[in-house]
Amino acid sequence: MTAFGYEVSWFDIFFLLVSMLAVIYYFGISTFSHWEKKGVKFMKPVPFFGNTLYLAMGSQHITDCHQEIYDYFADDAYGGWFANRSPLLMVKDPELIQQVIVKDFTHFYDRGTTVDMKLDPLNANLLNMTGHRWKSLRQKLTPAFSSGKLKLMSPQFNECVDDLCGLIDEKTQKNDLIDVQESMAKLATDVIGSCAFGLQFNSLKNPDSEFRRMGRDIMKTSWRFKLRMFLRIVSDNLPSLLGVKAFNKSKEDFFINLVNDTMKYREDNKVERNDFIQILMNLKKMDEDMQIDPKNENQVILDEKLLAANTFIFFIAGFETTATTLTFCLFELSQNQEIQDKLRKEVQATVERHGAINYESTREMEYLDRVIAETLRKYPIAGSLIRRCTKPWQIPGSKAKLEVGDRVVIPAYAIHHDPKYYPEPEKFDPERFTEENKRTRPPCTYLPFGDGPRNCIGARFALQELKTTLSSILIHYRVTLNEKTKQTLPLKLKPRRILMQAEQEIYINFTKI
Ligand code: HEM
Repeated sequence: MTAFGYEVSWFDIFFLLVSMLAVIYYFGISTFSHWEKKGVKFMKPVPFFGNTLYLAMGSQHITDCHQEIYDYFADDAYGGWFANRSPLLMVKDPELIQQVIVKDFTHFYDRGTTVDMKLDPLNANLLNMTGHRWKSLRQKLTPAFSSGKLKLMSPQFNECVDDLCGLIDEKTQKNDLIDVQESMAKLATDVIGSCAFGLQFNSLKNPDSEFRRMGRDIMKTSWRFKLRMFLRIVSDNLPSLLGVKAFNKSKEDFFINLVNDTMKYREDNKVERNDFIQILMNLKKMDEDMQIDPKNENQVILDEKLLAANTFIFFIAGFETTATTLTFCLFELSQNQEIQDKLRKEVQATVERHGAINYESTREMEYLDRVIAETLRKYPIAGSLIRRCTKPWQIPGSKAKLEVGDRVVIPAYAIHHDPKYYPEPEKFDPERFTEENKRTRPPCTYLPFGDGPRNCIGARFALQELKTTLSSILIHYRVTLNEKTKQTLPLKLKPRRILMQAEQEIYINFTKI
């Protein structure tokens, strides 16, 4: 037989095929000597998929995958494993965790997310930013979350929660089922709309709200998300090399235009509001006045694109996180009526003293703090934390050294469910968070918002939203689990999602008090 003018035999074809398969196979295992070379105990990987085969196939949630790895290294302080072909170190020991995320933070500045900020300008946000540019941006954005700013936002929270109660009343009167995840997502979308954009997104009042639709579309497991996951099996950088964007152009334009139009309206009409966009606009103005050298790599200049990207991250990081936490909390309260009664009594007594639910009154609700802490212990919706080594780091007590680029995973969910720190981990018990009980646990065993300089910047905002919403709901309604959801228990996690969320719909009955 001839091919390209050459005489080829069946043996030549066979040899070529075997060689190609050998090269592909070698590529699939080429990174697997990483931990062995460093003398770090590691989990045996399978070619291409490493230790994340079920995750790649979409049959497992990332949290369950990390739990399996945590259990595999039962008696170890840390262990090596592979997400597809990428080597990662799981750090389990609380002291070591504290070292990575707090004490030796200068060795672990970055999160190590593989995003291409040129391809996806909305990804040029605080969550993904690296090195000194992250530090400069974090310093600029931190004042936006001060307690003073939160206090001023209190009426905005209350307005949205009133709309939520309106929606609950309407649905209850019509005997409609109330899907809490969806209702809380609407609430959280409106809160972010009001507090970040200064706009009324109206998701609670308008079933066809464009913003709720946008939020739902962005968080949905799209074909784009699946394709990027698939390409990552070959290489983390392949989606970017092939130009497969994280967000489609229409969603990107929607957000960039929304931010630009809002800013333009305010500048033209000399309108000032108490929200994140205003704070970012003021920072942008300060940057322009200071005339920072654009070539200075240690500084980040807030321009229109960066401003849109960071308002976008407040939207993304701010609505599903709080909505899902509220859903899990209401689910637990509906299953634990005694805890619900005790909490309601505290809310009623505090509101009687203060005359309203606001920043000051919710600060006094200690039992509410404990209920929220226990919800975030049992359901730390981000699941795990991640850090990228930015300066070589000797693993304490070992000869192994992490090099720049090595990534570390801290399995918050598995730690929160380890009976060593939380006996009977599946039990919902707010008493774990009395001051006395908190002191019995080592540091870094409670990480729903992360820890150290790179922790969640929105934690106080989120907690205020959770407190306002829960206290308002409990003062007006008793919550019980609807039969339809009872039949689907126990709760399962939706696979192919970054954040934790229940796979089944959670329907709650709200009975007026
Ligand atoms: C219950 C609600 C929330 C939870 C459980 C949560 C959890 C987290 C976690 C675990 C991290 C990573 C921390 C680390 O790596 O140490 C994080 C980072 C972040 N969160 Fe949240 N979050 C919540 C709400 C919010 C809200 C409301 C906002 C903004 C309005 C927000 C904005 C961010 C940002 C911008 C980062 C990146 C911070 C940085 O890299 O400097 N989060 N969040």
